Amino acid sequence: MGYNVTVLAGDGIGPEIMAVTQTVLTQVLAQSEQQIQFNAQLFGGAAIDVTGSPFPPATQAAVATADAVLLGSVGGPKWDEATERPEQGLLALRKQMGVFANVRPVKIFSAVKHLSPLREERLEAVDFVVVRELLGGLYFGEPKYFNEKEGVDTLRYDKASIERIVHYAFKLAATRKGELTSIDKANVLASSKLWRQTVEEIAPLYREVRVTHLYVDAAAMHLIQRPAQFDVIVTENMFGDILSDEASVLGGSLGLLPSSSHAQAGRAALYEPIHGSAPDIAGQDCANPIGMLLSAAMMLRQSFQLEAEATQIETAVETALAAGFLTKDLGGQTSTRAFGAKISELIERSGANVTTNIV
Ligand SMILES: NC(=O)C1=CN([C@@H]2O[C@H](COP(=O)(O)OP(=O)(O)OC[C@H]3O[C@@H](n4cnc5c(N)ncnc54)[C@H](O)[C@@H]3O)[C@@H](O)[C@H]2O)C=CC1
Ligand SMILES: CC(C)CC(=O)C(=O)O
Ligand SMILES: [Mg+2]
Repeated sequence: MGYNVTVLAGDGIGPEIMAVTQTVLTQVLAQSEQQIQFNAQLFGGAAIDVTGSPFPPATQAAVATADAVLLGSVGGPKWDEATERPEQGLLALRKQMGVFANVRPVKIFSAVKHLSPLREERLEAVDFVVVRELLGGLYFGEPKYFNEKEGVDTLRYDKASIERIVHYAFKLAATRKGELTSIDKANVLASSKLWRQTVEEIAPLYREVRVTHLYVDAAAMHLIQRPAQFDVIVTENMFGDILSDEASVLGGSLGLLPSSSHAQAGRAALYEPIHGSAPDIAGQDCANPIGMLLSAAMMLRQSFQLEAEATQIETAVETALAAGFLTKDLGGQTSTRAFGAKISELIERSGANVTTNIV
């Protein structure tokens, strides 16, 4: 038995960072005498190549019975003209799982903060979370088509979808510094007007949380100019996608950031790094596996309540960075596999220490 995790390695660097992460997960859980079962399934371009679909029925069935889903990344130039692209499979996966709340924590690792394009004093105390609505907006709206004359996307949000993500964000802010920033484009977009109005209606239910509204264009500037002043950001699907990639630059690399995506209580969650399949570096054993490793740590903590095991992975990542083990994106030469081996070595040692202390 044990924890049943559906593994979707996907495309590009996905399989490389997933391999490292599965080794580390197996090791951490073996140390604490827990069992984890990986159910690897075809997904994305890799699934198109074999079955013609990015999210084939066997993968759908495995996801439906999983305790949690761990995803690498999908997409790549090979499938850019496919009838159904790998990215469509990702949207279908999120929809099937009902994961409406994508949580993207942004923290700065002190060992690499000199790599940030920002001055170090601006990074002091940066610690915020982007809560991105994941099942609505332009990525899902119908009609959606393009032909020789026009391309059409539809930006639609119903009130219930806004309410559930806004409640999620308020609850999270109440457990943190109590600052919620809602980001929209209510000066232009109808869906944003409803968004802002809904936030205002819900705010009185959470008196301990202070709410600020920002337009998305200005927010893009404030994220760089005063990142330390954010606590929880709540925003719609596409704004959250763009702003979180922007925010990753604060810490030095897109490869560092993890995420978790949540449905209603009781349903399985999805864990994936925020980056894509990085075709430009795929197959070179140089991708940064940290976003993937930290996503796995989030899975241990949030889906399986394995706090100590999650912390073990997070601590090992910090220790490895501090010891100078840096992948290419961070200016170093450590390979993906060598970084994974270092994490395993550190976990082996920390496990031995725990045992010694108990004895
Ligand atoms: N969740 C997912 O599976 C996502 C998939 N994509 C797909 O990925 C493909 C590539 O998209 P891009 O726009 O290039 O975005 P990307 O996030 O894959 O890469 C952007 C840049 O960041 C670098 N990078 C990303 N992750 C890295 C890591 N772990 N270590 C080191 N460097 C890293 C890449 O080398 C590249 O220079 C596209 O097909 C896109 O649709 C994009 C975003 C999310
Ligand atoms: C590939 C897209 C469907 C989404 C995306 O970029 C993301 O979720 O970060
Ligand atoms: Mg993205």
